[in-house]
Amino acid sequence: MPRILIVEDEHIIRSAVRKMLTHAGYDVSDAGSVEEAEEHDLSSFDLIISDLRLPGAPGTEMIRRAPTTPVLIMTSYASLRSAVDSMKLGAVEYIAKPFDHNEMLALVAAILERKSTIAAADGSSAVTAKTAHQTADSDPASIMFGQCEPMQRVFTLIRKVAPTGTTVLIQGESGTGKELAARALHLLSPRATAPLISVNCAAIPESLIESELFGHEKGAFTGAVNARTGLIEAANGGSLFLDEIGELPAEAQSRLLRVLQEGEIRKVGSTQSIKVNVRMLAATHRNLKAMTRSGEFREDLFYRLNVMQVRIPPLRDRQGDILILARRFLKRQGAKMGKPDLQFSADAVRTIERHRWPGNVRELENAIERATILCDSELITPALLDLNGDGEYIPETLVAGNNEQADAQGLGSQGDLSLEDYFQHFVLENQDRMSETELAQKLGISRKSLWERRQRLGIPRKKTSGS
Ligand SMILES: Nc1ncnc2c1ncn2[C@@H]1O[C@H](COP(=O)(O)OP(=O)(O)OP(=O)(O)O)[C@@H](O)[C@H]1O
Repeated sequence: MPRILIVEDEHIIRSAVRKMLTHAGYDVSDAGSVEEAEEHDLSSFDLIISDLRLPGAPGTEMIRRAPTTPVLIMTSYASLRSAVDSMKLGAVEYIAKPFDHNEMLALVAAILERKSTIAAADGSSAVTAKTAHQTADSDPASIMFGQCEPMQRVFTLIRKVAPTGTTVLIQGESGTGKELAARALHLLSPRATAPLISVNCAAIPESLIESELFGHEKGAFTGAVNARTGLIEAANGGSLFLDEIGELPAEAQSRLLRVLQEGEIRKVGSTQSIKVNVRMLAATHRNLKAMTRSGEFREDLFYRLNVMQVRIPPLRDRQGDILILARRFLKRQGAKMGKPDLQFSADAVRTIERHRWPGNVRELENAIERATILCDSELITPALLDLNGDGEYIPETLVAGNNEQADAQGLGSQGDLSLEDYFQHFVLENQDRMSETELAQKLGISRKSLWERRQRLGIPRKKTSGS
């Protein structure tokens, strides 16, 4: 059973993370500070998860004190930059608070998997934080699953493009695996040992995007008490993944264009430029080309980004893969929750194959996690999958090898509209004509919480890709 140490001074967060990880089957210890952590034999842990800001020494100190154990740094949004610096010090990953449970569990599983792959390759059980960063397995299939023809084509393209250093635009509906593809492109490139900095342009408040990306000088704006390094500079030597690039405001688009054209950045409030060597990876679920026509996205920037394009197909077009993925997720969730013998009923299999999966792989993962939690027997039924949300199904004729009339029993009916249903309906109905900012304004929430809710509910950002 993998051993994990949590270093966090806030009691509530510490016990929540502890509970979540224990529940997922890990052997968990905790400490309130670096000093307290040292009372444990640090080399006996497979992973250390540490808050950045702690009383006494900062969380990054754990990297030095436990050189053979990967360290995952937790940080509040405001200290994202320090997280980036901690990556440079050798932290394997960082996660911004607030994070949701799935995000944390997925990250922990990925780090531990990476650690054991490298240990196996090294023939040793020890791994340094730095080498854990170099997941360089030469196959995208080790990072994301895909056996069907369309995914095999994506993998072939990734294998060809990854080593080149070319700018890549990753397109695909929400939840199709764009971020995983970016990871594969980075890890299969010569930059694999340098940081991959991921920035979600939709989750950062609009007013902060520029200073986040480009950094700022002291006094550049109210509140800029000290000069700060931007995320692009922090990714120097490595790759920068700009997720939801379509949400980048106009000003930031112009600055980004300059980075791509001239390989240099200028901090907000500065007159001087600094040279940077960063590989750009960008992703969007929106039709950027159409956005250039409506003036929402700069055409020159679009062409700079669109040097190579990787299109991740929606899950409904990966018929051969859906059930295998579903079974993999069920096995993983079942193992985490101490229910290793779970299986899908025949009806559940048909439901999974017929569902349109508008939220793609994320929706599938979420549905299976939910069903695993709720299941009291060993059989997952359609009712537990609860896939009635959008009421759309793949026509029977398109479901491979299925000639029977599917049994829709247990799919549930449209009940009363809950707040979450309202949120989902509103977003689905309006997202084609509204930007994320407008949607958030209409719903009376921030862009960040709009983004968080989309993740939590596993809902797509667009009904059709439109591209
Ligand atoms: N091919 C795959 N194999 C295994 N897991 C996958 C695959 N594709 C996606 N996932 C999982 O599905 C979830 C969503 O993937 P990811 O975040 O990469 O999608 P995305 O397209 O970047 O989503 P968004 O547009 O919302 O940012 C993640 O938990 C990821 O691990």
